[in-house]
Amino acid sequence: MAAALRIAAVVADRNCVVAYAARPSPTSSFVAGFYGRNGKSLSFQSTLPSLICLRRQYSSLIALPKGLSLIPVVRSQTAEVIGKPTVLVAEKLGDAGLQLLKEVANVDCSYNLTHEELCVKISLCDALIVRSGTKVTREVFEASNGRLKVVGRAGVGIDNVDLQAATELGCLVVNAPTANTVAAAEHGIALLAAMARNIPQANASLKEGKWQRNKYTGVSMVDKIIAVMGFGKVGTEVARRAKGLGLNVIAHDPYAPADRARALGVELVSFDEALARADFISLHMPLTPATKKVFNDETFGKIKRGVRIINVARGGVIDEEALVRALDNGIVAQAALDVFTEEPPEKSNKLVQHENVIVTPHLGASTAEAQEGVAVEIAQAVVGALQGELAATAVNAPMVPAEVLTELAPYVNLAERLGRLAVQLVSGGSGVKDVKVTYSSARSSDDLDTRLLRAMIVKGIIEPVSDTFINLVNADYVSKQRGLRISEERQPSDGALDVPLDSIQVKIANVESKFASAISDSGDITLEGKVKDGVAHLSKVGAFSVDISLEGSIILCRQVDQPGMIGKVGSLLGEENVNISFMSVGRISPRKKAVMAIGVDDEPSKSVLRRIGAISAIEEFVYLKL
Ligand SMILES: NC(=O)c1ccc[n+]([C@@H]2O[C@H](COP(=O)([O-])OP(=O)(O)OC[C@H]3O[C@@H](n4cnc5c(N)ncnc54)[C@H](O)[C@@H]3O)[C@@H](O)[C@H]2O)c1
Ligand SMILES: O=C(O)[C@H](O)COP(=O)(O)O
Repeated sequence: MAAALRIAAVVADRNCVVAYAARPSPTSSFVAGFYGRNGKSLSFQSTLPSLICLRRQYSSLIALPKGLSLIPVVRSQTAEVIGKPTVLVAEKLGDAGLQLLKEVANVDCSYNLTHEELCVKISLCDALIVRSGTKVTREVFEASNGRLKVVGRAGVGIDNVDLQAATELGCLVVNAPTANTVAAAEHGIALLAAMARNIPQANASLKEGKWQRNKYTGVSMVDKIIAVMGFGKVGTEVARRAKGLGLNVIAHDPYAPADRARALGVELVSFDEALARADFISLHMPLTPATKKVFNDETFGKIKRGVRIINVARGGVIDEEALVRALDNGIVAQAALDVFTEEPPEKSNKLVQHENVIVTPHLGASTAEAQEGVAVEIAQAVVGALQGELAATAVNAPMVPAEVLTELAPYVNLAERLGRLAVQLVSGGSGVKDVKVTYSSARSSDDLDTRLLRAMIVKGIIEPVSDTFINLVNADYVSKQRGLRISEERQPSDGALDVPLDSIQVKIANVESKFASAISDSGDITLEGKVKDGVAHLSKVGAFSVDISLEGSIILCRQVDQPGMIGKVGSLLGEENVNISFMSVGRISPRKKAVMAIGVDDEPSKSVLRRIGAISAIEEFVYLKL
């Protein structure tokens, strides 16, 4: 196989950054990229044989600012075997993983690339492997010009990868979700002990020649209460270890199965109870819109005074300014932080410099063992994906024939929305474990592929509470990992054969509901939906028939059926300029109990929701976001 030399070069100027790459072989192609001040990228391919020609072509393509000189700075040279895929490893990866990659690919290990350099290099690569330190933005996906097939995140959190852009641009993203769990848990415990016994401060003091035995008296852990916030893979391992240290463990995770907690002797509690009871709080939830700054001034107002906080999850779950205030006024006695909103944080960052805070530079996953494990896990996933296999740890990219996708599109939407609504009806602490889906259809099983619908129900149930992006590829894997059992049933209907489905029913079994009327006769939270004129509709809540399009958000109220109710609720919403899109009342018999479903385009304020709840005929209500 012929070998070719690849040279990547970068030129910077006050007004713009120019980058280009070339293979100096007459037959190989050049790829060049231009990055303007506005962040827009432009790239082209050419078979021109020299960098000089490339520069000429480049000059004619864009108006170069006067005085701009193109002085190439060679950043890397990689021997590339033509015919093999090229994998760019942009952050340090364990040797075992590199070896696996080298068996099938050209491997370019280029660390500390600037964003612009990454955007140039990416157009020459089929796969990219990163940790949390590289931002894989839309610009990177666009700059790849369709060559990039897979991004491997050597770790769990994928908040540094623009998944939407990856999916839109047809690039698979895979992660390594299990290999660093123990390392992260061990780091959490290490920080807990180091914080409680002032080890970093005492170590620094002694190295300065001081002997301050009284100053560094610590606190004991035994018999204290630790609250594990997020009882997933890492949280569970932290709980297990904390018990070994004699701590009493409580946990808050609205979606964790109660039996897993029970088996470990861990008490699942509400968020507020965790705050009120804990002496130590250890954070292990993902960074999602729901958990962003979930620790803020209001939260610190409810917390037990003198609490000690450990964060090895993501910096963004804490409002860092609020934590500084809580430390300054003694609400929080100490904090131990491995992660920050901005990484690396400024040297002057108030938390980093705070005397009651100990810090590490995002080291949770950084053990030799975890990094070897992660490297192998991600290398196998990337190699598999390059060879066209379905990756078990894929976090995006649905792979369904286009014609099936077109036909099922409105049902896919319905399925996800039913899942999303159903999980919001579960009351905290119940734990979702069993989901039953019933498809009512006139078609035979062979003519109806429900995998995508099932995946979308799983997506609706899990995504709001996780940083995992669910699709057809990974839905079953993720459900299994979370102990979520999805059973599917077909119900023959006498509807038309050209319509794939008459209805989809989603039942969440063995849970309590925030909205008791959603519990059907079978004792499960039950929602049913249909597609009408291409639009997803909610058709049943518990035993009550309703008819409301699944757009915007929904308020469900149970009331005593009587005249004027629609008007009362409608005018309260109207007063706050909340636009009602749909309204529907389902009742079992006149003047008895009824369920009113109201679709709203805008989010009602807490006060208007309180006022709706205060209407005397309304017995219960819930606000659900789609
Ligand atoms: N510091 C590090 O180096 C390091 C290493 C590994 C993982 N992590 C981070 O730790 C976190 C947990 O990782 P994991 O592998 O255990 O993930 P996981 O998905 O197994 O667990 C996360 C848990 O959080 C729960 N959760 C979701 N929303 C919640 C909320 N609002 N309140 C309480 N719990 C909520 C989920 O139900 C789930 O059980 C992630 O953010 C991950 O990126 C950091
Ligand atoms: O999400 C993760 O896996 C951890 O935060 C580890 O990130 P890292 O690979 O950058 O250490």
